[in-house]
Amino acid sequence: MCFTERVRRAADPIWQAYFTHPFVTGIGDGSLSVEKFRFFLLQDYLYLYDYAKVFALGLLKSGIPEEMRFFSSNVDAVLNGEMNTHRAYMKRLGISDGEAESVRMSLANRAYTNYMLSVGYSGGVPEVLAAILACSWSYAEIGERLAAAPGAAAHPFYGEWITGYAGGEYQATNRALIERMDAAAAGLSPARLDALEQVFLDCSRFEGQFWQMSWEMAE
Ligand SMILES: Cc1ncc(CN)c(N)n1
Repeated sequence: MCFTERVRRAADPIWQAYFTHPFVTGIGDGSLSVEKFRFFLLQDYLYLYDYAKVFALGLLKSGIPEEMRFFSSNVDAVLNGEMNTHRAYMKRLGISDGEAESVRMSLANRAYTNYMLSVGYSGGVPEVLAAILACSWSYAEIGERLAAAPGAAAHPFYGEWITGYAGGEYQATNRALIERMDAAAAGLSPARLDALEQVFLDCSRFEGQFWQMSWEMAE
């Protein structure tokens, strides 16, 4: 079993709770209030700036030119790809860039991003990848599942969010990350693999907390 299969399996009970979380199902059936989505969007916008920095730490820690380009293109994919969807929603909701950037990061959001950044600062390329993976992969699965429900991707408000994560570009970027994680894990000691699995599980739990925080609009 490859490393990503192993950790995905270990995290499955945590991930199953995403798929039935009222925030996620509410995006899927269109019942989520715009007020809750707005809260999530603004917190996620701040989250993504730090998430991009974790990729940048991968670039910093790597000495392999091809790997450095991989991390660099992911920084770009977050700042100028995924965040474009956020900016499009901000426009629809009448939120300016300045307004979004002056929002205070919630406690759960800060705990999650500080954790990822600290793993990235103290570890090497495998740790950076393990810290990023649950984030990227769980949204790829959520996007795919939501898009499979009839009419969900065509919803006038939430459709754009669903198609962003279910779309070919996001899915391909995520698959490349999974492959990169498996390549980085190959040949590592059992103790280091166990520690990487723990990072993946911790981030999976933080993902669950992020959905709950958004549902409760907890600052
Ligand atoms: C909290 C969170 N986790 C994951 C993703 C998907 N990159 C996101 N935008 N936000």
